[in-house]
Amino acid sequence: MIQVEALTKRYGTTTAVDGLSFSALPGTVTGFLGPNGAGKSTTMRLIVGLERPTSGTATVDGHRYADLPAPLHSVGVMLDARSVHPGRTAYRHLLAHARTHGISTARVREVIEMTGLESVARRRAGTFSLGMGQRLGIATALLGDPQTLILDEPVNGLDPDGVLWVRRLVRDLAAEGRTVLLSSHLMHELALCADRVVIIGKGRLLADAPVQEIVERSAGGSLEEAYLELTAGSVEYRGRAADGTSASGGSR
Ligand SMILES: Nc1ncnc2c1ncn2[C@@H]1O[C@H](COP(=O)(O)OP(=O)(O)OP(=O)(O)O)[C@@H](O)[C@H]1O
Repeated sequence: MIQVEALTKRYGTTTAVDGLSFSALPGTVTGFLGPNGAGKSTTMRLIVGLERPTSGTATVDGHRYADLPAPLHSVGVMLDARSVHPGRTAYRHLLAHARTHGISTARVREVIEMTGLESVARRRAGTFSLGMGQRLGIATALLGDPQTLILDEPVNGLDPDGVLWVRRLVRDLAAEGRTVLLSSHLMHELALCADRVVIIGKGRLLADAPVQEIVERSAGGSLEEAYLELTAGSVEYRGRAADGTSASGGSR
């Protein structure tokens, strides 16, 4: 279980995360949503100890990430699929992670197969398409067979087959009793794969409820409509339509 309690992160005068509390439960896919700059990535970075909170706490199964005895076995993380060394092959990248955590070569082969990377495993990661990089990021997250998975925009760049594969994968992981927290801007996809959603805006909690409940509460009857209603006051970067009207956030 992931527990975020009164979490706040300030960068100078910017408050990226503002007194945020929510939980992601085992056996559940929790979708993490919010407009650009809402604080999703910062929250995920705080959960896995890449940032120190200004105040509040974030724990996984009751421990701060830094205190987990074998983090890769407890929490699988994909925050930035591009963070792979471009000169390393996918296989070598996974092997390097495996070696530092006492994970077998057989498991490396297993995650390569699970993520459909067999045919490109010996290619340098720098030559990978966005979607292949995402698959490698997910393979790295799965390496330690973790109880908890934290995936920042896992379907970003994937083709329709890949999107379907991620949907099935996260559903299967949750069905095995694991905790899955994933962020995405793709509402249709989240409506299909998430059990609950946590919606934030300007670092604050806007909603935390089962998908069905959020949809039923909305006038529009879809997760996208519910999301647009809930975040209308929290969108910082709003485009403009060709006719000069606002292109998003309830004024469509
Ligand atoms: N290292 C940093 N230094 C200063 N400001 C930061 C830093 N990291 C994030 N921020 C700011 O914190 C806020 C939240 O950013 P964050 O990346 O967490 O949002 P997000 O919800 O993940 O956005 P997106 O959907 O665009 O990925 C933004 O205003 C961002 O500019």
